[in-house]
Amino acid sequence: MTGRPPLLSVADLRVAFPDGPTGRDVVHAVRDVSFDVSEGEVLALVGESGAGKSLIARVLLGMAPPTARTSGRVRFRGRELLGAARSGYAGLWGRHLALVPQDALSVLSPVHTVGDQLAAAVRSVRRVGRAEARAAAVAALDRVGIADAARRAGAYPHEFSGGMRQRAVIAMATINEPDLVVADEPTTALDPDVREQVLGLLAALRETTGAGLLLVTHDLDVVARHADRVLVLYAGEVVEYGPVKRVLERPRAPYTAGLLASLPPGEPTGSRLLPAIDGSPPSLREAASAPGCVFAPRCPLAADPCRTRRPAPVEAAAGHLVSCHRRADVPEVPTQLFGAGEAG
Ligand SMILES: Nc1ncnc2c1ncn2[C@@H]1O[C@H](COP(=O)(O)OP(=O)(O)OP(=O)(O)O)[C@@H](O)[C@H]1O
Repeated sequence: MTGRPPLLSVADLRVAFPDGPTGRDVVHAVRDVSFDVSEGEVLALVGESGAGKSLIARVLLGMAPPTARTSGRVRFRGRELLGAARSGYAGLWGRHLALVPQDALSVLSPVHTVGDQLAAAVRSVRRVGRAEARAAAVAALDRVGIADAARRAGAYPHEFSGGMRQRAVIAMATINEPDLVVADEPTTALDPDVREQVLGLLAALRETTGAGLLLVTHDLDVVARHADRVLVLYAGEVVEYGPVKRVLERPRAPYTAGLLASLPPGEPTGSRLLPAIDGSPPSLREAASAPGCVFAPRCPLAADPCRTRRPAPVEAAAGHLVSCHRRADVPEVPTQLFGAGEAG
C-alpha cells in the first residue's frame, strides 16, 4: 500500500527455542522475517504447516511461548514491543491490538452470555455504563451480521452455530475498534460457505474501522480473495513478499509457484492445498543446518548456488521481494514447474 505509514513494522525477527539434551543449543523457528502492515490493509501470512505463521502472530501480540527467545524489532505505531513485559501490552490488547483465533470457544466463556462478554470487553477499555455497553454489544453483533442481535445477545456461546460463534469473536475483537487485528486461521473450523462469509466480513471491517489486518492462512485462494499483500513463508523464512496480484499472477519463487500449482482448478472457494510439491518441509534442525536455500531439496529448479548459499531478498519489481537464486527462471505458469495438484 502506498502513502500510509506502517501501523506495524517487523524487522529481522528471529524466534528460537532451546534444543538438545542440555537445552543450551537453540534452533530457530523464524529467521530474519521483516514486513509491515499499514492502516486499512490486509496482509496475509501464508505457508505450509510449521512455517512459523502462528508463532509470528503470537510474538507480535506479546503471547510468545515462554521458552521462545526472540530478537529483531516489532514496532507498533513506532513503539518497540519486542521484549516488552506483559504490562507493556496491557494498554494495547483489545483497544489497539486484537486477536481472532482459530477456535472461537478458546476465547468465549461458556458461562456468560455473548452479550455480557461483549459488554465486558467494552467496559474493560471505556468508562461507560451498563446500558451503553450493552447497546454497543448489540450493535457489534448486528455489524457482523447476526440477525435479531438484541435477542441473540442474551444467548450463551453453545446456543450459537460455529459460524455465529466466529462472528461473535470477530465482534469481540473489533468492538473497541482496534488499530490492528491479527486473525490466525480464523475460519479453519467452519464450513466452506460460512468460511467465505466470515472472511469477507473480516476484510470488510477494515474498511469500516480502518484497522489493519494480519491474516494467517495456509490457503492461497483465501489470500487471492481477501488480502492486499502477501508474505510467503517457508520453514521460518520469507520466500516472497509483495502485492497479492503481482505475487500470485507472476510468482518469482518456485515455492510460491508450487503453492499455486496446489490449488485445485475450478474450485475457487474453500479450497485446500493439495500436495503438488513433493516431499515435506525440513525439521527446525535441518533448516538451521542447511548451508543454502532451505527449499532446495524440494525445488525442481535447484542448482549449485541454491545448495551452498542462502538467497538474500531481492526486489523483483516495485514492492515485490523474492529470496531465490533462480527467480528469473520460474515459468509464468506455475503448473509447468510442478504439475497440477490432483484432488483426492
Ligand atoms: N513452544 C514451542 N517449542 C518448540 N517449538 C515450537 C513451539 N511453538 C512452535 N514451535 C515450532 O515452531 C515452528 C513453527 O510453528 P507454527 O505453529 O508457527 O507453524 P504454523 O506455520 O503456524 O503451522 P500451522 O499452520 O500448522 O499452525 C514449528 O516447527 C513448531 O514446531
